[in-house]
Amino acid sequence: MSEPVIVVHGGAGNIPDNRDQPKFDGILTAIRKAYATYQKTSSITDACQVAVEYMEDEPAFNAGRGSVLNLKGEIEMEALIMEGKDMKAGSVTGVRNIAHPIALARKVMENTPHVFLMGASANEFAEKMGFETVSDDYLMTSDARIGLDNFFKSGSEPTTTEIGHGGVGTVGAIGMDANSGHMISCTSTGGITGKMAGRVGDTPVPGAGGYCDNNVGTISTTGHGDSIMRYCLAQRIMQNLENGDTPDIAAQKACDGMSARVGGSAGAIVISKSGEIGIGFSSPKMAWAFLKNGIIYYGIRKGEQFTVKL
Ligand SMILES: NC(=O)C[C@H](N)C(=O)O
Repeated sequence: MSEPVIVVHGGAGNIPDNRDQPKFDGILTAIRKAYATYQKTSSITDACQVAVEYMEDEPAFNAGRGSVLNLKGEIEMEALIMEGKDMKAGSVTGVRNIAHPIALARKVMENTPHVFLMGASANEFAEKMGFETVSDDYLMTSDARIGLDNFFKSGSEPTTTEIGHGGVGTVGAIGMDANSGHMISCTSTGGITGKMAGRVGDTPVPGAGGYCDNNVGTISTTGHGDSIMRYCLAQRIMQNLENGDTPDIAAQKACDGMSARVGGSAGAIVISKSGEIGIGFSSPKMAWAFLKNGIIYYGIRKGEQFTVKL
């Protein structure tokens, strides 16, 4: 059995230095959990879902528990899953009071004829699918509350806060089953601090927050969602791959192109159909990690890379 390719990110933006270690701890554990799941189930989809669910549980990330707050001080979460064989996708937006939006997105992909469910109807569907309700108190961390307070104090516009105050980021996991070439993309977020209630970001939108096609590659993005959507960031990266760029160049070129053309900053993780990995970001930082031949490679700043044994 060949080893799977698994890459995760823990968000792009102006991440304060004191958040580096919690992010490293989170992404390394996410990779380990994904690998253990793959060994048990041989499913790259299960593996990436488990990685994202773990980060949704971790308050160091802006997804599930730890999600940032909107202008009304509420949590509205979003997620996208897409698989590369038949290019099926499942998305949710504006969901509340569940622990794992990525699991709900998968239910949309596998148990409905649709791609995208929103708000109260998405929550109704979650209930039907047997999801447990979690309280606002469980999801809402003190960092998220402080983030919104700081947002109001500084009079920021959501467009200039990038990933929002509090320095926590969206999460993503992409993977490739090296035996079958099958690929998956999973992304989950609370959005950006101080977003309007009802604001939909890039994360649940195929072609913006993620994309997956076994014939080309798999992608998960993070960063300023309103910019990412306008630029169709994931789709741009796909185009670059199709035009022959390596995944690293495909990702970096598209993130830089977005920042230059529409503003904002972003990051992306990429696996090409040949199993090559790409990491790119136009933000000051993005937490990323991948697994190769029993070694985990990880980093958060440009040009920086650490390694640790699986
Ligand atoms: N941290 C993030 O990646 C935020 C997300 N892309 C959004 O704008 O909703």
